[in-house]
Amino acid sequence: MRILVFGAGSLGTLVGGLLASVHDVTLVARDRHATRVSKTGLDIVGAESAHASPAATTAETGHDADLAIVTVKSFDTAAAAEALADCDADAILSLQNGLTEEMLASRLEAPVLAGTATYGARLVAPGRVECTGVGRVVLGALDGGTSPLAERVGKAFRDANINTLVAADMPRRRWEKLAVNAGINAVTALSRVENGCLAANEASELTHRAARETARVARLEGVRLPNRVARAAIDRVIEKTAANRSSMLQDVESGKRTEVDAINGAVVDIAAEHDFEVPTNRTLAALLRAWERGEGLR
Ligand SMILES: NC(=O)C1=CN([C@@H]2O[C@H](COP(=O)(O)OP(=O)(O)OC[C@H]3O[C@@H](n4cnc5c(N)ncnc54)[C@H](OP(=O)(O)O)[C@@H]3O)[C@@H](O)[C@H]2O)C=CC1
Ligand SMILES: CC(C)(CO)C(=O)C(=O)O
Repeated sequence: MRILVFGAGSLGTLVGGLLASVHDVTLVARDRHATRVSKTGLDIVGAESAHASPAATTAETGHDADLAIVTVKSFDTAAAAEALADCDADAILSLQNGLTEEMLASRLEAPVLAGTATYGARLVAPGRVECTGVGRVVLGALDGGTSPLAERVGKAFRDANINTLVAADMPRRRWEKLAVNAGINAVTALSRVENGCLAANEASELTHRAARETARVARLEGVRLPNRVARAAIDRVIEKTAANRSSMLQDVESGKRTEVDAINGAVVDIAAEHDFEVPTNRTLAALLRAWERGEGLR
């Protein structure tokens, strides 16, 4: 399969590098990372180094692909969609956090698949990515149901030894992941603690409230996500990723813009369409945005 990875930073470089062991992969990356991969190839270290392939190349977007995978941060999704309009891709797959697929679907002609990734990836140097945790990619039709296209893409991932599940219930899974991110990311970023601290920390009540609100908004959107399922998902992730510093905490610690708009901000915006109030998500979003607009960003 000819695969283009748009926004090859940490996650895109890992996934693209793994896919390159059996597919024709092009990474769309920036600056020194792009130059390094073009000149000397890609180095995967850490948990998935055995499957590493130096075969990925870098290029601009303007050429054909069977699949374009979007791995920019959520706030770069509009720019990604604009760039991908020049790429004649048969399918688009987002592996981003936050609800970004709708924007891609509204701006691109090709069918958009929904995806979530729980692999851990960190670009440690130009041309070198570390796999910090072997997780799973889950993908499927954006509106749910079975999809021959999703099956083909899932097989392409599995052929490259990536743990992959093709799911018929992506709407619920996306909202469940959103509930987890809305609860864990914002609270850990604001209180500067590892995920595991939320099990015992008094801030954990905030985490669960943000997740409960998100589940309620999911139901208003017609997606069946019971509160107890969201709560169990949060508890499971806190336990399994206890030592993690969430992606939002890492962004705050490095003075980088966070994905708050696509996570807590999205919950607030969609709730407003239903005249529903989500005070916990509103407060978390306001505090993170205040940090971003104030002294936070470098
Ligand atoms: N890293 C991880 O372990 C996981 C990440 N995710 C999600 O995946 C998404 C990506 O995360 P992550 O990989 O960590 O983020 P990164 O910032 O490492 O990667 C995004 C990359 O996209 C590049 N980029 C942005 N715009 C363009 C453009 N127009 N052309 C070319 N390159 C571009 C960025 O370059 P520049 O830095 O120059 O802006 C950056 O290198 C997020 O939504 C995140 O939440 C999900 C699960 C795990
Ligand atoms: C699941 C979790 C919370 C793991 O840290 C995550 O997705 C993130 O940090 O963005």
